[in-house]
Amino acid sequence: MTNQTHFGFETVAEEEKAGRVAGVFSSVAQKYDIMNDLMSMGLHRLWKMFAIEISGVGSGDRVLDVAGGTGDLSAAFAKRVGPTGEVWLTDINNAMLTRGRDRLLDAGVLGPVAQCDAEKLPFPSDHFDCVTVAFGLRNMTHKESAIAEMRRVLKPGGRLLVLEFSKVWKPLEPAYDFYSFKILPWLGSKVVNDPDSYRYLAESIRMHPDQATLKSMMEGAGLARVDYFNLTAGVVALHRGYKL
Ligand SMILES: C[S@@+](CC[C@H](N)C(=O)[O-])C[C@H]1O[C@@H](n2cnc3c(N)ncnc32)[C@H](O)[C@@H]1O
Repeated sequence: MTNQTHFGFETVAEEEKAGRVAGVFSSVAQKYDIMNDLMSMGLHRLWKMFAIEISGVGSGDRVLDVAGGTGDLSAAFAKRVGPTGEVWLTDINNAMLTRGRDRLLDAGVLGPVAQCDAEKLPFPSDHFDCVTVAFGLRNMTHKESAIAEMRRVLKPGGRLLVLEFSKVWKPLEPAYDFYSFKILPWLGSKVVNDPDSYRYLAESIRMHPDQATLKSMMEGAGLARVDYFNLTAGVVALHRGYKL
């Protein structure tokens, strides 16, 4: 029997999910950044800045940006690691990655870019000081496999940072639901002419493991000292775990 998974609120065969997710990001790639600013009212920049501050990445480090999309984190990390470091921008989606590569070039950042699936990373074990995945894990079919892969490529002492939408503070739920299910698809229809992709965004956030569950998943994959920070009342959480 085929295994089932979620695509937003829909139940789909596991083999179908990656293709459906690819459809979403190929559709929104050109307007992805403007939509991010509009939807989050600029807050995604602060959430990403926080992740960079917490990362402990410094000069000469090797960083892997998984599901890096249009390259916000890669661009910031490239400045941190300097000419002796290395930052890989990776993503499974060609449209997002091409946009990311172009944005990095426009910002004067010359770094390696690779199209790859987080569940099968084409990198040696024990290689990176820091691996990050921002707003990507939610879209992956086998989240445990992806976390295990990200751990595998970390050096001992290296850390995995997962920045992702999470479970919002309970009193804010009604307002957040209204925003997610009414305003987001409306914005998506006006700016990208694609309300469905933004409906998927709202639904996929609701289906994603909450803070405590994701912490357990990271511990289950062998990461140690896992902790998390709630940002904007839990709209987003940053999880951090170490490979010992
Ligand atoms: C919401 S975007 C996030 C982009 C960027 N990290 C950011 O924070 O702006 C999610 C990205 O995850 C990528 N993605 C989804 N499934 C993936 C997988 N299995 N492996 C690698 N990337 C994946 C998508 O192609 C998309 O570019």
